[in-house]
Amino acid sequence: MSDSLERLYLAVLAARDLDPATSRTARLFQRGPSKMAKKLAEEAIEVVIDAVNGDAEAVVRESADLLYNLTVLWASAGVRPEDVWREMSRREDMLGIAEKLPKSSMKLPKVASPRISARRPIVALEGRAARKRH
Ligand SMILES: N=c1c2ncn([C@@H]3O[C@H](COP(=O)(O)OP(=O)(O)OP(=O)(O)O)[C@@H](O)[C@H]3O)c2ncn1[C@@H]1O[C@H](COP(=O)(O)O)[C@@H](O)[C@H]1O
Repeated sequence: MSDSLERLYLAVLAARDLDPATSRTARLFQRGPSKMAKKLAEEAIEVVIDAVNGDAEAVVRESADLLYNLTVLWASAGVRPEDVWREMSRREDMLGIAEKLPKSSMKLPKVASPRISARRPIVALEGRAARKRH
């Protein structure tokens, strides 16, 4: 999975300076992080709705859209996939240690990337006129 996300991330970086008239990715970069965040949140909500409705095929499709929009936001925020993998490995290591300890002593120290600000504005979701057809 990490391989395909890394390929997608590189494709997003490569598309960022293309013509916004022909590239969705370039268009998102032109519109900025707020638009990207809205797109990501919309896709997340679609995944949630499809999962609650028990539509596994739609969950798969919307998850692919969600991951695409996530990589766009990572690229915009200066976050690289390996930054995320490192944090995941750190948690895995911590939990590996924690499994050997009593539950009460299991605590994950919070590590925030220095490039990510602690407080983020809350963005309003755009209304979606119609559900997408794939
Ligand atoms: N992996 C993706 C990818 N996954 C999903 N999507 C698009 O994102 C859409 C979902 O987002 P939206 O909800 O915004 O789509 P929408 O409702 O149809 O319409 P819009 O309002 O955005 O036009 C999907 O329907 C896809 O068209 C993607 N668009 C681009 N990529 C890859 O990104 C790279 C750059 O592509 P361009 O952006 O076309 O240059 C290429 O490698 C592409 O394969």
